[in-house]
Amino acid sequence: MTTNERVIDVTDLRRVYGDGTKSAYEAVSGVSFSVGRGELFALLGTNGAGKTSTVELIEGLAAPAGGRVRVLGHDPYSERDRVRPRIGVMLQEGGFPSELTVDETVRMWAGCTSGARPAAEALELVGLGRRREVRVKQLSGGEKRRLDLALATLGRPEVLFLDEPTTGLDAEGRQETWELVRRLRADGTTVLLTTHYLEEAESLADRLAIMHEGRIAATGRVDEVVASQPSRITFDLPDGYFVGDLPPLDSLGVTGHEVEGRQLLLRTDELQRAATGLLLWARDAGVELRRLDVRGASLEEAFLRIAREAKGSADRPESRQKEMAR
Ligand SMILES: Nc1ncnc2c1ncn2[C@@H]1O[C@H](COP(=O)(O)OP(=O)(O)OP(=O)(O)O)[C@@H](O)[C@H]1O
Repeated sequence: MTTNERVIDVTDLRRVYGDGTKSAYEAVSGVSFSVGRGELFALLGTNGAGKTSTVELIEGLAAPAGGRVRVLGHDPYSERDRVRPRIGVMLQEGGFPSELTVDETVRMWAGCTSGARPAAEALELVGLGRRREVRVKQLSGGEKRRLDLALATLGRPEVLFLDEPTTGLDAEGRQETWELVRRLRADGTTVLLTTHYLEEAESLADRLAIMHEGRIAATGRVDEVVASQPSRITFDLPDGYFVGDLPPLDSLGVTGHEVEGRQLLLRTDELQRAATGLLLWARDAGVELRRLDVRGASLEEAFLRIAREAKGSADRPESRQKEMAR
């Protein structure tokens, strides 16, 4: 259940790496978003987009170079003691002592966690109840991720940070983890998820943001972000035909096209009109459109467009190196 309470509130956040005297690198350049209580917000992005740099600021692991972060109404860096007991963090690499058993690991962690669940309950929650006596080094990669999750949720956190929670899991393990995250969310836990899997964000997130070059390139509910993208039609141009032989593309409602070899890609915001016009033309011309693929806008398309633009801007000479000495 979500409320209007802003459990995470980030305004114009900036993070700069470097010593401040020479040229420094701005990894986060004015990021703003908020997450309501009980909401699951996913942060997506190309490699190096600044997701981890942003999340670390929200977790209070570093002070921002600019902007403001509030978690549960407090500054997570300067008021760490007030925030830390109420949040759970699942890191990418748990790094537990490998000789300890699963049960010993959880109990050791519980010793440093206020209001911890009983170890047995924490392990049941993540489906590791039967692996309690196994040494950590004997766990599979997927089981280790579940142990990470058990530790992150041990203190019944109000806010849970999940960094790539299903990396290395097989399809079944991923589904199980999603189920668990849904259950935690249903119990009112607010979740900030970073992930490379678009399907994961699509399946779990109430809202999401796609980061690119330290900024938010697109944000909103999944359906809103998808709706901002064009649909696509691809097919092979029949032998002897060229793009100019088709009906005028703007008369089909096509807003852009690309040709690669014999394959033509059309982008449109009016999928039915474009597909109908194209198929009627093919019928009248008596040709077959081989490898025809008609698909509505998707989160993947939104993400790929941003990645394409990222590649385009990387090829341009300007960079994010900022002269800090100025
Ligand atoms: N300690 C650091 N010192 C200097 N630059 C850093 C440091 N940590 C990260 N960066 C740079 O900041 C940028 C953002 O990195 P960050 O790890 O936040 O991205 P990300 O979106 O989490 O990437 P990925 O998906 O690849 O994990 C990258 O260009 C990275 O090289």
